[in-house]
Amino acid sequence: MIYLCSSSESRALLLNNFGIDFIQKSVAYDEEQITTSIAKDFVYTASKGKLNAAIRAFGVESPLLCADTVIAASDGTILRKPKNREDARRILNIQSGSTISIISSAHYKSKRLAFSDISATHYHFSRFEEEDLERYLESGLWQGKAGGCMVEGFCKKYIQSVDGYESTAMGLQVETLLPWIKVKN
Ligand SMILES: Nc1nc2c(ncn2[C@H]2C[C@H](O)[C@@H](COP(=O)(O)OP(=O)(O)OP(=O)(O)O)O2)c(=O)[nH]1
Repeated sequence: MIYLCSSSESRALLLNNFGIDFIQKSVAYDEEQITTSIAKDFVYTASKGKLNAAIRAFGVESPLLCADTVIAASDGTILRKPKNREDARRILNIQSGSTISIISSAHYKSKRLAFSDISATHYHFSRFEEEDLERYLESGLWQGKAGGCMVEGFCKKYIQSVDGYESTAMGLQVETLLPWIKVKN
């Protein structure tokens, strides 16, 4: 039984959808200490930091799985979880009518195995309709999501092109992790 060391509902949903048994535990890691402005470096550093915190908290008797996800806007700007509705409107308008990359870094550690992966899914969105965006902001579903983005929800109808797994965009590249998670310890 693996420990999903994450408070993410999206990651729990993904593991459930793939039929993976897990126990969900959250770990304390302050992403504000990360100084890089490179999205791939940010997610790697954050997920590695979460793994180190999980090892300190739980040991490796049970396999540990940690992850981090951010959006890289078309100019490379890192888009994280919105602070409030106004921030969500600002961040989502950056993504409207543009190409973004949703990058997820995952670390898996058991007694005998250690596996890390950084994956990205690239989307081109048409422009978000203003009324639709306001309804989405009203719903609050953007909360707790990198870039306020919901590729399986609000953003779905605006996807003009996609390259990569939807799971990666939702926070955990399960297809890549599956072979490792299935290996006994
Ligand atoms: N359902 C859904 N969730 C998304 C999407 N894009 C990003 N997310 C979620 C996955 C993560 O829960 C969150 C990114 O924030 P973090 O990587 O910092 O994880 P979070 O703070 O949720 O949990 P953790 O730090 O692991 O305890 O955004 C999406 O398109 N759909």
